[in-house]
Amino acid sequence: MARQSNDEGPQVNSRLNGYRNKTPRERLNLLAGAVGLSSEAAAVLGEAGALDLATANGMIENVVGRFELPLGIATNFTINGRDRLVPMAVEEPSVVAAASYMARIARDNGGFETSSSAPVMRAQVQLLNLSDPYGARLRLLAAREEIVAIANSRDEFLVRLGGGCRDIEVQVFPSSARGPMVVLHLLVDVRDAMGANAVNTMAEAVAPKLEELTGGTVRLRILSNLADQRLARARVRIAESSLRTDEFSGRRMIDGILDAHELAVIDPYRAATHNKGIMNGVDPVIVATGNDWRAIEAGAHAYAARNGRYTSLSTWEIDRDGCLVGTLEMPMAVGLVGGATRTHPAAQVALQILGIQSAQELAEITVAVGLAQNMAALRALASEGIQRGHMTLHARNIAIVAGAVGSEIEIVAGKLAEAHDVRTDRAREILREMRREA
Ligand SMILES: CC(C)(COP(=O)([O-])OP(=O)([O-])OC[C@H]1O[C@@H](n2cnc3c(N)ncnc32)[C@H](O)[C@@H]1OP(=O)([O-])[O-])[C@@H](O)C(=O)NCCC(=O)NCCSC(=O)C[C@@](C)(O)CC(=O)[O-]
Ligand SMILES: NC(=O)C1=CN([C@@H]2O[C@H](COP(=O)(O)OP(=O)(O)OC[C@H]3O[C@@H](n4cnc5c(N)ncnc54)[C@H](OP(=O)(O)O)[C@@H]3O)[C@@H](O)[C@H]2O)C=CC1
Repeated sequence: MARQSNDEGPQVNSRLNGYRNKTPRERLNLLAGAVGLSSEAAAVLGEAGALDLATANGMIENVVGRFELPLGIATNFTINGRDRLVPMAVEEPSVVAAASYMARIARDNGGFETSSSAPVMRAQVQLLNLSDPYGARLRLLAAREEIVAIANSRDEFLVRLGGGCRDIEVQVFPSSARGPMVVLHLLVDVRDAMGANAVNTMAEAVAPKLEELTGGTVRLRILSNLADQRLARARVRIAESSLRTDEFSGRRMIDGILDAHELAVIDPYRAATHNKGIMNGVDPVIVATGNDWRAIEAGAHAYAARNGRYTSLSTWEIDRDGCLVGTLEMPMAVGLVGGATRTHPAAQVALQILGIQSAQELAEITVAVGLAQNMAALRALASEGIQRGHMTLHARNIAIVAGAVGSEIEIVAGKLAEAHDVRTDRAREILREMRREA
């Protein structure tokens, strides 16, 4: 069932004034108060660290340690009339700031509107050695109910939750390099799971029946990451006046954004970067919630090329009132119940911060953040360029690389940004001078 989320839940004010100027500990305390985190949950994100070695050792193979990333909170988001604070795990400076900034502009314009399709994943079963592939297709379609029943018999729990295999599709590739091929798709509502394991189990379960029905040989039985039946959508509408700066009129800013978007529509070289900007917002939410970012990336880029040419995932247009309207629709195979989402303690806390009840809600919030991030990059590119805002924040990284520690980091970064000269050799010089003078 498609949905538009506006679920009831504890109300949060995502407009945290001056949040950027606090220390990490102060930010954590404010966050815990705002979303009602217990002291145990807050401690998971604090100094103690989230993942103990035993849990890590149970997650993947040949574990020797943990690899940590910064977790930031994007502020200002209003989605379907409800405020959200958004956890983002990411190594790149300016991403959290950019999302928060565009969410601030969006909230003054009513925020983001989102919706999503039902959480339907697709599994593929490949059949080879077929003399009559089109005949095989019709025999499979005629046995639809039996195939769906076999699939559902393997996951009665999912069926009880309201999910399960809904339908089949059959594709024919009459003359592949390996001979005629038939591929049967199982369309499975996976509810709050990402769903890989449920659909893979079903695909393996139906395979003997498919061989019996067609006389062919089954090879692959695996989900497709092109989750084009599991789409999440976000829309934002921004008044011209909200985009005005001291240097650029709102109309000039909108024109610049539309020009930038058009290049992403017509040119795959630009589309790749444009979509990377979208994934700057999407991936950090996916990582913070313990979801599979390779699956999300694969789905996003395959969807961007679904019409045979790689293009922009988002659209930007101007409506009859002169407002900028941005939309983003993309596959979003995320779960709340499986994979690392359940095993990683920080992922559990991230879900609490988001205050969500379903995988569809998570999908919608993630797409809203992707759209915000896209808008931030286009807004910067359409006006002053990306380097001023991004490099100012990247300056702290450069200061660390140059050897700054503690309070030196902010001082060196400040001097680099002030001089618009964010280079490691300059940072080393500044550091040397500072230490000589101290
Ligand atoms: C970076 C900004 C936001 C600065 O923009 P600014 O104008 O200097 O920001 P500001 O100081 O006026 O602050 C405005 C708001 O931004 C947020 N903000 C601002 N600074 C901070 C901070 N330090 N910490 C936390 N939040 C911050 C914060 O919400 C703040 O409002 P407040 O809540 O304070 O009233 C802006 O220049 C921007 O959005 N730039 C785009 C950055 C971006 O896209 N980064 C991604 C990396 S580049 C890339 O990988 C992709 C790309 C660009 O190639 C994609 C593409 O080509 O399409
Ligand atoms: N190509 C790809 O993208 C692939 C990805 N993966 C990996 O698969 C993992 C995700 O798979 P996933 O199947 O989601 O994870 P899990 O199998 O870990 O968890 C999903 C299971 O949770 C149970 N469950 C409990 N409550 C619910 C609910 N409300 N809705 C739905 N299911 C519920 C069901 O189990 P039950 O019915 O058994 O009780 C369901 O099958 C990720 O780690 C991913 O990296 C794996 C293979 C390929």
